[in-house]
Amino acid sequence: MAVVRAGCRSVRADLTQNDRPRVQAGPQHPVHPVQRQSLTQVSDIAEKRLWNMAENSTPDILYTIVDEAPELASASLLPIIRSFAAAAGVSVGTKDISLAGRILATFPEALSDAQRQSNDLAELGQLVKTPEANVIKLPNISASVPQLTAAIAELQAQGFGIPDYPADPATDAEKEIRARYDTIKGSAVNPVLREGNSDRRAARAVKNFAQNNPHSMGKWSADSKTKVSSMPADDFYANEVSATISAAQAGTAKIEFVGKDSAVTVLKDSWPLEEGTVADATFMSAKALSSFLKDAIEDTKADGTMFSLHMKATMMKVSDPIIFGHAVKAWLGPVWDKFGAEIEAAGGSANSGLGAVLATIDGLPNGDAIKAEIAALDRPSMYMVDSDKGITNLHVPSDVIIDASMPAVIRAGGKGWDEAGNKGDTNCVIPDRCYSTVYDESINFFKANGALDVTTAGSVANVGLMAQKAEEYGSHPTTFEAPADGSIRIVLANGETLHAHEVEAGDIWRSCTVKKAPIENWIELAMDRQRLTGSEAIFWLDENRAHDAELIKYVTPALEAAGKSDLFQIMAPREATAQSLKTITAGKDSIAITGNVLRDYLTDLFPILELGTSAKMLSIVKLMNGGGLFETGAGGSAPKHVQQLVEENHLRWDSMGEFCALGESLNFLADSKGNAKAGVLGAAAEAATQGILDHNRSPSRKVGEPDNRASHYWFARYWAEALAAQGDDAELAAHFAPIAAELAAKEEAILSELAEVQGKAVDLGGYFHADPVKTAAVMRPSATLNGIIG
Ligand SMILES: NC(=O)C1=CN([C@@H]2O[C@H](COP(=O)(O)OP(=O)(O)OC[C@H]3O[C@@H](n4cnc5c(N)ncnc54)[C@H](OP(=O)(O)O)[C@@H]3O)[C@@H](O)[C@H]2O)C=CC1
Ligand SMILES: O=C(O)CCC(=O)C(=O)O
Ligand SMILES: [Mg+2]
Repeated sequence: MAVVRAGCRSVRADLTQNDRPRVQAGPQHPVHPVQRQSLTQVSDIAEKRLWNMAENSTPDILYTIVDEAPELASASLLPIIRSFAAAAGVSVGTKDISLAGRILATFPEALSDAQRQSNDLAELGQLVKTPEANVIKLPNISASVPQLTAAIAELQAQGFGIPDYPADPATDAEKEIRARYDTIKGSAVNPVLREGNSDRRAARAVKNFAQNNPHSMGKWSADSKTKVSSMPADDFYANEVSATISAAQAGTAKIEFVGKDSAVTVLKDSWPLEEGTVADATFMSAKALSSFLKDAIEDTKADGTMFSLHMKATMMKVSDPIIFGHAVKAWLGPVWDKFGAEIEAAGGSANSGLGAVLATIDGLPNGDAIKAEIAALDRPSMYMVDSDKGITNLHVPSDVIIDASMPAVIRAGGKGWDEAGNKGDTNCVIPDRCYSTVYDESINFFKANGALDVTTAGSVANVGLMAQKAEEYGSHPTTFEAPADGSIRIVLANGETLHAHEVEAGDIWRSCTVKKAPIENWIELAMDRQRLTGSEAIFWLDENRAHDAELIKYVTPALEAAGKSDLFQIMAPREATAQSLKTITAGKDSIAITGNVLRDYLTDLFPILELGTSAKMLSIVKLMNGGGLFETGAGGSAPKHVQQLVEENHLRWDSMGEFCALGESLNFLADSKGNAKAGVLGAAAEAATQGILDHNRSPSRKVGEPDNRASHYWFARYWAEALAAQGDDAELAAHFAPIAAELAAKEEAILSELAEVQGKAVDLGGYFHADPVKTAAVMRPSATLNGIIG
């Protein structure tokens, strides 16, 4: 087996070198019996060991149970991981943070004893605050309302007596149910687990692979009509104010709405604001938004392009569904003016998308007449999610998510697909200007310079500020739709008004905060990354934006104190985009040091351009209290992949993110707990990852070709071979030598067993809450491989 080369390994050195976590006796976390156990089907011995450990202590590594494609992949990969880890005495437990799991954990009183589920997210949320944490976190669904209601309906049909989602809660009981569901909605997992800042980048081996095996890129032409459209004024960018809380101002604040009659309504009480916290407030005018959207539709028509809206209605769960709803209303224009009230009275909500609105119209007595009026509207082409099925950009708020959707358009040379399935230029509507300039500048750059040359391009890594719910714009429980004309203000513990805005009914007002310790930690992390790489390093901060100006007040003195001012630049997002694209075009690397939103956007944008996907990213969260959270890739849960598996039993999900995270997690275990065997497993996992790249064993997209399951076979084989070949631990070498030999000897049988199941539809017994036995049967179809893994 090849020696470990510069793969994911370099990361471990980076992670541990600067801030090696201290070994401490942390609090013990009782672990509940491993749920959905049959999903993972560990061997009897390994299972017994796990259960024993579960009773006594936290497993060495916790692997998350999630949703959609990554969860399907886990049904195949996790048994391999557990079996290999058990041989080294390393326990791998699970925690269920899936959408279905979180719903069930939230309504115990509605369930039988057998149905009840522990609140694993809450437990993990505590664990990540301790030095003990070693968590492999796969992407989970951040549910929009249509996804949440679909998951509820599926669970109810499976016999779980959970309540309906009250769309319009009237009674106290309904309000209470709605409040509980709202804690599950949107980005409810990541902010809880991300008790550290983010370090996302492509491992050297992954980058080399991409350069040597370039993915397809669409062609850009200078006369492309693709563009970004944003509001000219009265958006969040225009109205932002920000301040850093002083000692005299610290304490429990509140947010109030003051009506025109001076009546005060408390929107948020008991809101702790610590000294040093950067606290913003801003709003987007609903009137300005509506008129902008109307103009954007007309402008698209005049350009002869297709209309596309790019939002983050999942993560920005309060603000962005409202903005999305305005776009649906603007699209329906006079039809909404005429029938909107009737549609809403029948339960249809524009915020849930055109799909929900059309379904409501179907049930109205005058439904056909309304649909005829919609069909008669003079509208430009619409960017489609699925033109075969008639699913438009505005159908479901979670179908088009900006971090993945804009890079897809840019990678395709500025193209989208219209209703007839034709490729064409598109007007990318991103109402707020805080970050839309990144995409606008990227488009300008590629129009002027042509598509990125993947074979020579350098890389943009990211150091992202996200710890302790930093900059969760529009997601915080501090975002409100103004109930009437009046003002919204933040009142501090000392009675002072920190910020106040005059608003009109329907305006979207938001506050976000960033605490001092995470900011300081983020600057340190940036200095570490710059020191370790020597790369260009840019703080993407706009001195003309109130929030960024407050952050710059932290950054500048910290760099000066460290004597490093000359190694870093501070640039507004537009200028930083142009500079970074210039740098990577010249084959050099850049580090983007950004806030939370740009962390999210850039760690899809650059990887999708450079590597073809963000699934292969290293995604490390160095937890502020010493633990490690290893995210698997930088992308999401790929709903389209589930659809393909169900229709033709082919899973194109690439587990490269899981492979990299596993190596990191094992190496972290070795370093933090002095567990030498874990170190041997980790080094071998890195060799296996390298093997997958060297031999091109990643899944194919097409049915009939090797898929996710075959890549797991190869991963197991390379891992076993590396363990058998190493000389650091004779016991492990002796254990894995026969396993490696058997995996090699039975290659043909295993690969044909994995191949022959493809091409037919499969039944998983559910989507959000699939049947674990059925899922395991689908995802582990090789009896020969299963026999070897045990
Ligand atoms: N960390 C987290 O928990 C995250 C969760 N999410 C959640 O994921 C869901 C889907 O989000 P969406 O914005 O559609 O983005 P996704 O990243 O899930 O999907 C966009 C596309 O990226 C490609 N892709 C992503 N991951 C992989 C992979 N491992 N292997 C191969 N291809 C991959 C697929 O392309 P193709 O179809 O061409 O194969 C996919 O359709 C949402 O519910 C969202 O909230 C999103 C981001 C992060
Ligand atoms: O938390 C979410 O909803 C999405 C997170 C995400 O897209 C990311 O971390 O890249
Ligand atoms: Mg993202």
